Amino acid sequence: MSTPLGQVSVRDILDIALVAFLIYQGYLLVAGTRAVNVVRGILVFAGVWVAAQLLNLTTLGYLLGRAGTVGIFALIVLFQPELRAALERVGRPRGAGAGAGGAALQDLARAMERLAERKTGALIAIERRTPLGEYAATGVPLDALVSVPFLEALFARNAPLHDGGVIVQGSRVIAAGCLFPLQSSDGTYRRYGTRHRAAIGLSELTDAVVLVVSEERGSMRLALGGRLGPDLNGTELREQLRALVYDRLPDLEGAAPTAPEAR
Ligand SMILES: Nc1ncnc2c1ncn2[C@@H]1O[C@H](COP(=O)(O)OP(=O)(O)OP(=O)(O)O)[C@@H](O)[C@H]1O
Repeated sequence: MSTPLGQVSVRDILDIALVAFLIYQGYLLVAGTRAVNVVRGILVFAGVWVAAQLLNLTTLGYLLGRAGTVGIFALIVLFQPELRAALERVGRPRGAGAGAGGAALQDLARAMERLAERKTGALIAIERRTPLGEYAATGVPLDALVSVPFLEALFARNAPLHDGGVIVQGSRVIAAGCLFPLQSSDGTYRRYGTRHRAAIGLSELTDAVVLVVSEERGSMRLALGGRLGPDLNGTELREQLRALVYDRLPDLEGAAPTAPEAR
């Protein structure tokens, strides 16, 4: 094919498409993690280095080149947990999270229903594409199958780990007692308590699906993409979990819950 830039072959188009795909996948891996700011910093650094090369600023170019070499090793050490999580994610077969998904979905939904019936507050984040390792690190690491009695025991009022959020990866609970980032108090959610704002806050920074049971109202709600959905009954909760987590990893916008509702 002839273009203003010369001949472009199917191979070139495939090459560009693959690079674009890899960049997009890289973006999805770091989106919502603390690595985003580092990536921005690296881009600025690379921009200054390119400018130094173009303007023939030898000393600056030399110094930035050296700092870049050392920086790569420093970043590997600094972001070792995130890199490991990202590589695990790449190597995990698609839909592996949904593996024993049917059982996990039913147990999660049933546990939410039982907690809501008893007005026991609960906060559960379900990991999707964005690794939640940095939030899991704020709590107590666990590795247990999702089950109704286990989730009930975790959130029981006097249980040692009832404070904070639980993180679920596929069909496993990977941490409890975790601290989630609070939603920055804009007008819409100012009237909500910290449990709900932690759910919205985490869903704002990551693509996690975050479930909340209100201790005060005994309601079940779901936060996604920085928005808190309306009260859900058991059937609606199962449908949302199936669509958002256990059947596929959908496009966030298409799956965002409906507009926030009054408390
Ligand atoms: N940053 C946070 N990360 C995780 N959990 C949190 C965080 N902040 C508060 N929580 C949890 O929320 C509980 C307090 O909930 P609070 O009553 O303030 O919120 P709420 O949104 O009004 O919920 P509820 O309707 O259940 O009362 C804490 O005991 C703790 O378990």
